[in-house]
Amino acid sequence: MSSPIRVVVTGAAGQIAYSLLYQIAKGDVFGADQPVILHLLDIPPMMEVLGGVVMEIIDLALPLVTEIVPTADPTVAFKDVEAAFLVGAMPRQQGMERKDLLSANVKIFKVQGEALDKYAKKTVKVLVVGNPANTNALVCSRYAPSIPRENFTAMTRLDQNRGRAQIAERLKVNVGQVKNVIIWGNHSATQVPDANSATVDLGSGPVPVTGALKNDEWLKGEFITTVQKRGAAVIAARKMSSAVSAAKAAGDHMHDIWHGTAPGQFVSMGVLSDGSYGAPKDVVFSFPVTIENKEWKIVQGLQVADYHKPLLEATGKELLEEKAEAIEVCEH
Ligand SMILES: NC(=O)C1=CN([C@@H]2O[C@H](COP(=O)(O)OP(=O)(O)OC[C@H]3O[C@@H](n4cnc5c(N)ncnc54)[C@H](O)[C@@H]3O)[C@@H](O)[C@H]2O)C=CC1
Ligand SMILES: O=C([O-])CC(=O)C(=O)O
Repeated sequence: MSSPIRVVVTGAAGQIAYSLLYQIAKGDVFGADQPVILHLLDIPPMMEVLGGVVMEIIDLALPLVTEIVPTADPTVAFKDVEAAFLVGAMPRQQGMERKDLLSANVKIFKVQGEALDKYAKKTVKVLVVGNPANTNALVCSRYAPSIPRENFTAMTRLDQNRGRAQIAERLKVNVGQVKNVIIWGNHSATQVPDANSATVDLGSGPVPVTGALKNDEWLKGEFITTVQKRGAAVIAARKMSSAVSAAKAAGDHMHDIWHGTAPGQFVSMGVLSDGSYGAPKDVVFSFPVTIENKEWKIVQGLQVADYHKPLLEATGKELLEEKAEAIEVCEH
């Protein structure tokens, strides 16, 4: 057994954390032989609820959990953590776009960036889930200058999983057979789900999804809009935003940071843009990445279809607008 690592989950009394904590506690994220000390951060009015969550984690009777630290104090929550799931933030309601949460949520990520900077391990890997996730990740890293900016990533894995599931359903295959779906840009309605580099294994090795589907119109239209609007569709039905699927995606994302991507496969995540594929620089833009030794690399040389190009431009523009608004909110 390795020695335990400290892992913080913020918004620990909320609905995503409720599912995420189970995955972390049973070893799905950091490995079946990696003990964890769980730091659970929420706000003071939620401490009683958080106490109930702690009782349930104890009652799971999972041996990988060596200690639980529930707190409303960021200085305690972020102390010596090696992995951070920043989930705690207001969720959107029906009729809102995720960027409508910006003014309410972005300051949380400023404060938590400052706390990470002071108290976390410098190698900490930070996954931002709270919306608007890309811009919150950018803000968090700006206020944590002593931690490499590459250590901050934003979650578009739920969109990727949604895209894979849509394709699997369409092809009537198991979702595990579909790989390499890309999400470009912002985790918002402007995101660009792209299956042009995706593969499906129909029994004799991976082949292009485009060839297997033989339906370009669906990939150019309904596929994109279904994935873009899936979060809103769940809210319309559940009156609350996606939770178990978001938690699973957060676990998948951190799992791949920790253990790397499989040969020949890439995953999508919001990372600091270097301008690849014409994206604006210095925003957190979702790209296809491979991961090795806990470091991501943007996959280069993929074909972007002409019909995707204006969409990539629009999602980049939205991220620049969000960045300008976030700086305004944080500095005034
Ligand atoms: N990136 C993605 O794909 C997804 C992102 N989300 C976002 O994740 C966030 C959380 O969603 P839920 O868990 O459903 O919300 P929730 O409302 O159930 O839980 C949020 C928790 O965060 C806590 N919180 C608020 N401010 C905090 C602070 N400063 N420090 C620590 N905790 C704080 C709240 O008290 C609450 O317990 C929302 O912003 C939601 O929009 C949700 C689904 C997918
Ligand atoms: O739609 C929302 O507000 C929650 C979310 O980010 C998602 O489900 O993708």
